[in-house]
Amino acid sequence: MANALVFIDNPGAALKKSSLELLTIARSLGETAVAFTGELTDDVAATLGAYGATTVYRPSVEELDNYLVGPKAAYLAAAVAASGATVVLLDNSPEGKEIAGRLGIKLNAGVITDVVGVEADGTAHKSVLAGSYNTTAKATTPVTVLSVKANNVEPAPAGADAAPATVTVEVPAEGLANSARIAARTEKPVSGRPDLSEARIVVAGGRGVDGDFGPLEELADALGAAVGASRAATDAGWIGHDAQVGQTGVTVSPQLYISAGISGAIQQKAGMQTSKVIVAINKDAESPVFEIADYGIVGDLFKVLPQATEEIKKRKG
Ligand SMILES: Cc1cc2nc3c(=O)[nH]c(=O)nc-3n(C[C@H](O)[C@H](O)[C@H](O)COP(=O)(O)OP(=O)(O)OC[C@H]3O[C@@H](n4cnc5c(N)ncnc54)[C@H](O)[C@@H]3O)c2cc1C
Repeated sequence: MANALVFIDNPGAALKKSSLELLTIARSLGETAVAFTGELTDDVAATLGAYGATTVYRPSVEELDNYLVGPKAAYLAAAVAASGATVVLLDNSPEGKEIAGRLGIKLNAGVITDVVGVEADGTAHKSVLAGSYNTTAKATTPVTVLSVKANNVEPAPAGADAAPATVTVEVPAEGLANSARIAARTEKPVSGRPDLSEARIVVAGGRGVDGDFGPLEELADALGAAVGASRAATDAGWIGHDAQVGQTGVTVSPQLYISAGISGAIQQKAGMQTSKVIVAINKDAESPVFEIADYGIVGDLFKVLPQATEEIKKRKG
């Protein structure tokens, strides 16, 4: 019987770093199983084994990943029953959180979102009020559902290489009834930069970039970082909406968040305040962004960022 069940939704050819983090947390809770959707390649199965998964549950319905959240929650509920798991771990993405909520209703389970740490007994540390506070929470229900923010643990393999057993789980027919399906997908052009929600370093720009993300992109590439933005910048059409960080955008929790030309509104803070180190560059010394910054630079981003990029390139040789 598994203690922890990790939901991994159609990872493609390789597992995402956030999935490896969930597996690392799951192992600290006890025996680990995975509820998987999509094609399970040999490489992915081997990685799941290397990270300590003993069993991989797969849905009876092909292409479950082509459905939206409802059928996935139904499948996950069936996988919890099959595995006997007491803790379910999901990504803290909007989809992950919605599945977590639906699963909580199905299982009458306590759901804790925005988790930034999990103790061995399932106690969760959760960031609340737009990331202003970290609280401790523990569900009192037999099953606990946790959606966990990325970049809060270092992924570590288990040091085992046993291949996990695979078990097919029947997806309840009612879970698929009247469910919308994804009819087509268009691949996003590859930027060569890390995924925003998973990146260890994020360089984000706001209205202050005045339409020119060039200096931010150069710094991001020197650091191997992702590029994010405030809503003012995405609404202006200077960068895609998928780059928006904040309450109505992506939640990030990188080791380093560099904020340039962003004033630090509460809705922006909601998406980045759990970053480990925040560096703010703003030409207004009174800008509220400096209240949450670990390091602040009062200056023009068009002067500061190129200097930083040049210095980093010099040091990297
Ligand atoms: C329901 C709702 C949801 C929202 N969701 C989000 C969200 O998810 N994410 C989000 O970001 N916002 C969100 N917003 C909008 C939010 O309230 C702010 O309006 C927005 O974050 C402001 O973006 P900004 O900091 O880039 O712009 P501004 O507040 O205009 O700040 C621009 C900053 O750039 C500085 N600056 C200008 N030129 C330079 C320069 N050359 N060098 C250095 N600094 C410079 C200025 O001093 C200023 O501080 C939401 C709002 C609402 C009502």
